[in-house]
Amino acid sequence: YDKERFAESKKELDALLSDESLTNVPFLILGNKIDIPYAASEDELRYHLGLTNFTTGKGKVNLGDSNVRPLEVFMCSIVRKMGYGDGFKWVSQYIK
Ligand SMILES: Nc1nc2c(ncn2[C@@H]2O[C@H](COP(=O)(O)OP(=O)(O)OP(=O)(O)O)[C@@H](O)[C@H]2O)c(=O)[nH]1
Repeated sequence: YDKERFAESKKELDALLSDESLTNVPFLILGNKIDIPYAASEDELRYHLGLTNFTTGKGKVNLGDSNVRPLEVFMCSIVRKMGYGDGFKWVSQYIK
């Protein structure tokens, strides 16, 4: 919702993505507060975080030995208790 902080979020995310100690760690990005009117859409969030064409796919995606780090965006609202469950289910398939 706080679009003025997209740049700050991108900077933090980029730092994590380039951290060598996290190379093989799956990334679940939660776009929270979608209950607030005019909150960013998923496409808008992906665009501002530089993730367009960079995410690895929702659902069951077997990345096997591909050396591709699982990364996906899920929109959610903590206050409405929605969205994040799908995100955690998605990330759980990559936890050994
Ligand atoms: N409307 C709405 N408010 C939320 C949601 N999740 C958290 N908040 C509220 O956002 C405020 C900040 O929450 P924090 O848990 O402190 O999060 P933070 O990351 O430290 O701060 P922010 O970056 O401002 O979100 C609190 O008042 C929360 O109640 C949500 O899904 N919807």
